[in-house]
Amino acid sequence: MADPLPAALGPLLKAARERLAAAGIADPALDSRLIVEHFSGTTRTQAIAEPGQQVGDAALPAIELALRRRVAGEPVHRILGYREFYGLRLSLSPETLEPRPDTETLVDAVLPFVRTIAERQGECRILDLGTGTGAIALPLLSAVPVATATGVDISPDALATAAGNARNLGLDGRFKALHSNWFEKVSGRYHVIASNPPYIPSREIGNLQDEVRDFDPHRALDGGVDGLDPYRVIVAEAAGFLETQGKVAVEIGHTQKDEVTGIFAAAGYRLVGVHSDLGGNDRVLVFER
Ligand SMILES: C[S@@+](CC[C@H](N)C(=O)[O-])C[C@H]1O[C@@H](n2cnc3c(N)ncnc32)[C@H](O)[C@@H]1O
Repeated sequence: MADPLPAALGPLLKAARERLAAAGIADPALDSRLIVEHFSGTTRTQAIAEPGQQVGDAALPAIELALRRRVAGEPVHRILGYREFYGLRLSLSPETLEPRPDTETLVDAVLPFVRTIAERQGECRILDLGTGTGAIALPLLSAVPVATATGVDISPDALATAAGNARNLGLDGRFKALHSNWFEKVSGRYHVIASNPPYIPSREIGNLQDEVRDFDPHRALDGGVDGLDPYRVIVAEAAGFLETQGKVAVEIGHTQKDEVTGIFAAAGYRLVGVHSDLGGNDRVLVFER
């Protein structure tokens, strides 16, 4: 049985950090700080300036429960219920992937093109296939005020979360959440078709890190036998929805560049951009027809 948590902010942070460190959590300092700040409504500055400040009565049991969930292996952002992505706070739900920094590479890769189209044409239409939390579409809309986006997902829960995120960010007037199996219900033409599709080969799902395998929805991960099924579907249909000189940008697994390029090349697409993630892996490919 763990010792009761102290109510003063400084000692509370220390006790929380020690609890997570003792359980072998990879980044106990960060996770304990996120948990304590979130559930006590305090800030880092307060912890430094007023370490003796007492947290509210409701905070301690909430922090205790959150620490237990973290010790049991639940990712810290699932416990908080949100994650910062490209400077935006995105709520998570059971059927959304927790957006990863790797995917910020995709936003960076298409943002200059979205800006150029918006400046030239006064609009830019974006199709985000497999939108999840809205992680690709919403930062683009936030950065480019005349852009509009349709976020497609097969999961109604994910779509409700994406729509809620758009609302919270004041972007709902330019974001449409569309329930569709890839292009099935999509209409119109888009300057950018972007996707971070599921790309893990089915047989590798069981070998993923516990935090991914046990808490990210498998529908967001499983790309079929070789992990490439969604790219085949996207490439087979994208041309019918792409504006002339539009771009298709996809996130890939770090070993998939040649295979995905081959799939697009066979359908008449040219590779016009390869973007690396922060770890130096090939992470995003951009194609034109
Ligand atoms: C890897 S997640 C990406 C989520 C989000 N775009 C991100 O980058 O964080 C893939 C998404 O594709 C969705 N998805 C899977 N199969 C789909 C299908 N057949 N049609 C539409 N969306 C699908 C999943 O529900 C999931 O939200």
